[in-house]
Amino acid sequence: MALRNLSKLKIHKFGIRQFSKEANLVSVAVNDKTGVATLNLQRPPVNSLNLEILSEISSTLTDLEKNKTRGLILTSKNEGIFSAGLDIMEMYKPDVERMKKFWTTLQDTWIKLYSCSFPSVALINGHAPAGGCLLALSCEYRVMFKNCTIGLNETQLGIVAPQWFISSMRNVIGQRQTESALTQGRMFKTEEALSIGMIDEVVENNEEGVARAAAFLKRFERIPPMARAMTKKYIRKETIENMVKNREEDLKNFVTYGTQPAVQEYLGAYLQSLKKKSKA
Ligand SMILES: CCCCC/C=C\C/C=C\C/C=C/C(=O)SCCNC(=O)CCNC(=O)[C@H](O)C(C)(C)COP(=O)(O)OP(=O)(O)OC[C@H]1O[C@@H](n2cnc3c(N)ncnc32)[C@H](O)[C@@H]1OP(=O)(O)O
Repeated sequence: MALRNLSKLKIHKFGIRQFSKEANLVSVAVNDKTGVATLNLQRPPVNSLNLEILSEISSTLTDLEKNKTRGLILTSKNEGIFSAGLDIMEMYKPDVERMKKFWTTLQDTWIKLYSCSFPSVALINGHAPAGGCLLALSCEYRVMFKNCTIGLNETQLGIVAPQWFISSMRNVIGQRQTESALTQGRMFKTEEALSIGMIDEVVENNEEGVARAAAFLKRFERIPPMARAMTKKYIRKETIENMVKNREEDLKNFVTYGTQPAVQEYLGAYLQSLKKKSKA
């Protein structure tokens, strides 16, 4: 595995363009033999998704696409937490201009991840609430550690998961399960998530997780990449087009809804409860 600076390295090996990247809030390592890139989220303490980490994920996905990566494993450097979801500080008492940039960058990141041409696996090595769950659902396959939780818990915070969050879940577990899960803001334990098909495999540790993720990606070794990518594109087309068509309205909704006093109150109370918990 190479972990180097993308701007410094672009070589051809085994007929695959190899590259790797090191940045602040994410790091990328590319396996020289397989061409598979591992993208690590590394924003302590809980990989909450603020504007800066989203920008890095987004630009990394652009680089991976350009460099014709053969597959992606999306995971966390912080074992125990895959991602705590959107950084609530981006939504609580926000600066509206930054809030807009934040949401636009989240939209870009989702579009790139959801529509990437290469196969993608989330190695969910910790809890994955809300935005963390969204990232995992956007991948094609999910491998998860035992004793973790995953779900779109927005309603518990007094906020509403946007349509494209909902579609991302519906496309994995179906309408009925999604309605039930989202109206309750339900977080699923690993075994529960497996039983409803939200995740595909359960693993004991990182080594096993990497092996299972690699095994999934290996399934495509003999499938012509173009045929694979076009098929994925057709299957995901409607979901992506709906989001792209409505992204301006989605941004407007986020700002209008997110800045309402009642929503701010919910977010403030939720933040307090998180802080109290971490001090207890
Ligand atoms: C029709 C209208 C449509 C418009 C749409 C409008 C609004 C919707 C918009 C967006 C959807 C929202 C998506 C989201 O992702 S919201 C975020 C949801 N995330 C959560 O609920 C997770 C909260 N966190 C946890 O449950 C736990 O922290 C954890 C991830 C399980 C980890 O637990 P652990 O015990 O390991 O850590 P701590 O709880 O002690 O946390 C450490 C530290 O981090 C702070 N923190 C945790 N999560 C977040 C977060 N998401 N954002 C910001 N900060 C977070 C926590 O407060 C602690 O801070 P401290 O200062 O006390 O150290």
